[in-house]
Amino acid sequence: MPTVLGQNQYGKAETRVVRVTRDGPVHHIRDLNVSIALSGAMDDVHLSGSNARVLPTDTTKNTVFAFAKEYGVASPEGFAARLAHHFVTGQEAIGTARVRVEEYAWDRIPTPGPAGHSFVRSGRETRTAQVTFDGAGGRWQVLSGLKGLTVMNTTDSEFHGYVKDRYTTLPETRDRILATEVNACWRHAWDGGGEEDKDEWDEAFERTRGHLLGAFAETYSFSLQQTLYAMGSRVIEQTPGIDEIRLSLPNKHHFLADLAPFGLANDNEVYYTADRPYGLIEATVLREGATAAVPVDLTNLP
Ligand SMILES: O=c1[nH]c(=O)c2[nH]c(=O)[nH]c2[nH]1
Repeated sequence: MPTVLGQNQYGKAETRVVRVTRDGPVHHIRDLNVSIALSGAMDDVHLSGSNARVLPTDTTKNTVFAFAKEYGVASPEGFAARLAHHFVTGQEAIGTARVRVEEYAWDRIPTPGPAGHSFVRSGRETRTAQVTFDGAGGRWQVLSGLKGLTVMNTTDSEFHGYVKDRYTTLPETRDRILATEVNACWRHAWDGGGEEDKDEWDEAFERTRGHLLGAFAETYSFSLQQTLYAMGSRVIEQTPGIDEIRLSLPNKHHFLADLAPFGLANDNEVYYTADRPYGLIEATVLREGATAAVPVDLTNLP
């Protein structure tokens, strides 16, 4: 049976790079996990075994380290954009480069003297960025995001009025804990403009994170779906440069512990949590008129 080569891409995945910038005794760190995926005129390597157009994945890994030294890491998005631009403009065979970055956050450890060089990994939250540069069209796509941002409201959450069939056992509640782990990915309207180093990426990230947290905390919730929409629309409404955000919110259920066997009342004070199964609430929120482009399945993003 004849076969044909379909979509293909290659590059080094998960290059871990830690960049230390020394400002006298005060050090700064950026801790990244970088994955490169290159595509273009790569038929030969698959079909004939000729490597004449193949920039080794090893080289793409080396480039990550070299760029960290030469240009520093102003932001995950800026670093990814610089790499994507480099591969597409530097290699004739490469038409498109997609660079994914995970960033792990570190806080300073307070010390009696001036805080300088001691850090502690903060939380389980991971910042994400994905930059794709299509050389033929000169088109950029910049996605920013986060995963593992765990939040909880201990009241202002109800869930009732839902469909009941013969298998429904869930009791209605007028006051429950609402907890989730925010996984989000948002798309910037950015056309490149040679601003790979644009350091506003960090500020934009913090603002968006703040909107997500603010909307979660301030929404009186009748479902996690409603909270999700409030979070997404707050980001879109407050940020002219973001037209689309996708949210994936596992419902981290908290159940009231049964204290009746001990003769104790449980007035919404003692809960147990179960990590699985969990409700998984997912949706994209768009500016009116915008076209959806953020992948529906965020689990495969960095
Ligand atoms: O916020 C919720 N949305 C649901 O769709 C749902 N389903 C469920 O069992 N609990 C909840 N909670």
